[in-house]
Amino acid sequence: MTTFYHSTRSDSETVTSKQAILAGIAPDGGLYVSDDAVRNKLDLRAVCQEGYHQIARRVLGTLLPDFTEQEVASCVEAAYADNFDTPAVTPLSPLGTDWLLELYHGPTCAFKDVALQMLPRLMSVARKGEGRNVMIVTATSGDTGKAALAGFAGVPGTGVTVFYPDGKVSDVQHLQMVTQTGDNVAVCGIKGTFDDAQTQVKRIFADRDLAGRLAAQNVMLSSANSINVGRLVPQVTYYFSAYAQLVRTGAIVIGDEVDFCVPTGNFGDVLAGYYAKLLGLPVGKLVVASNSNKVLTDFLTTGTYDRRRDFVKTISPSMDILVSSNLERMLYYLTDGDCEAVATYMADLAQKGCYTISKDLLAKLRQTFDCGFATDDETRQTIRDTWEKDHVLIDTHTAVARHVLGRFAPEGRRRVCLSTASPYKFSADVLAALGTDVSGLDGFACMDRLQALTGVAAPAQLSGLRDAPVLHADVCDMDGMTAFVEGSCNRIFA
Ligand SMILES: N[C@@H](CCOP(=O)(O)O)C(=O)O
Repeated sequence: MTTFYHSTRSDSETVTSKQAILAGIAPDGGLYVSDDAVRNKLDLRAVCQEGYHQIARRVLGTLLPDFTEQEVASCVEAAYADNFDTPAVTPLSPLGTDWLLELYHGPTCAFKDVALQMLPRLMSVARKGEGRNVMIVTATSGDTGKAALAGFAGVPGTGVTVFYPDGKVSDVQHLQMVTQTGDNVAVCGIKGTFDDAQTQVKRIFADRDLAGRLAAQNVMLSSANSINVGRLVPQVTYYFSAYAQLVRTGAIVIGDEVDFCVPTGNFGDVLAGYYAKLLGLPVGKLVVASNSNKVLTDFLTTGTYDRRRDFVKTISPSMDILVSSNLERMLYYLTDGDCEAVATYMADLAQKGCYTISKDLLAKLRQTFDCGFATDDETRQTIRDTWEKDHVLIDTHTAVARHVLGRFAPEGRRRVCLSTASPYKFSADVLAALGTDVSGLDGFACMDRLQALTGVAAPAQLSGLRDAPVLHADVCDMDGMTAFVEGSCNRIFA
């Protein structure tokens, strides 16, 4: 049976999951969702006996059912081969009375690798028979950009253009992107925030004139952000894998509910947890952890989503986001598929900067979601406490989650904190949190000191950046982004 996807804002036009992945975003600006795929339940008993590859095959086979079993299997084998430094892909380790889900074992040391080692493979399968080249246009607040570049570099028939907010990502994140090699890659800083970049990228997808000009060159656009369903679905796997690992360690028995605390800005990672719950994973609470850009905490507390506030530059830059794109998908499920309501919320957000859901909907949302935020000082304190008490070195985003989780009583359930990046991506802030004066130290000096202080090895792909030449120096303002994309298409697909 073919399962169809449609826009969150209208269900009048349906596409297959392959078409949804190729398009990235629906033509009306909505995000692709499926009604029937998420009604399936995975066989939890079987999952709990399986390794990562097998679980990934189940999840992808269920949510992307127009991919054949063979297509899914070959994508999984290639995506999770020796490019992750552990066969577990996303291992689970104890942290005090809770658990840490280590999502940073891929080539760019962030959780984005789990999906962005997969998406290029899914895209290549979806492209068969398509004929056109695909330019992947991506906005990043720090981690997605490098993971997209690493995933798509050298993939035939594709190019990748990444926009990052200049001066608002960590030194290591910046270097990871601007040193990227490959003939099909383009990287550009923008004068603005991640939200500016994401908004303009969405406008680029909606630009019919541009689409026409690119079509004449045999090029179409797609996305590597979590607005693309092909980015979201692979992330569902690690929730099931975490659960299976808890069962195997004897921490839970099959059927016990588990809470997950997720540091998130764009709401994609935590939405993947919600998908896991829909597919039958016994999830207690999904705790949404924010930094001082606490637009999600406020929404989940009051029912009003209000982006009209000052942007705060924090030490957890990947979460410096005020417009959480994937919340749109959650609104769709929350309203039992009321596309008109979702379209109205999104129109209000675009035009007025805010929208409010009813008390009943908020209460329904709170049955699954809890929330909280951490200031930079609280984040630093958590990094320090976690190192001193548990001897575990965590990055600034993981620390936000751990701080938030620490505010809740366990309620008898096991709790998993998602650890989304290597601490070495944020060496200066992590080192400072441990009490070292970092003034006058560059990023690599901080990396060396952090390694000497803790004995935790820096990943070679990060320490090796010190010798890598800078290959991308472009910076533009929002108005220059369309021309940059077009120029990249001309260069890459000439
Ligand atoms: N936190 C992200 C921002 C983009 O979000 P995504 O969910 O679309 O990947 C980043 O680090 O770039």
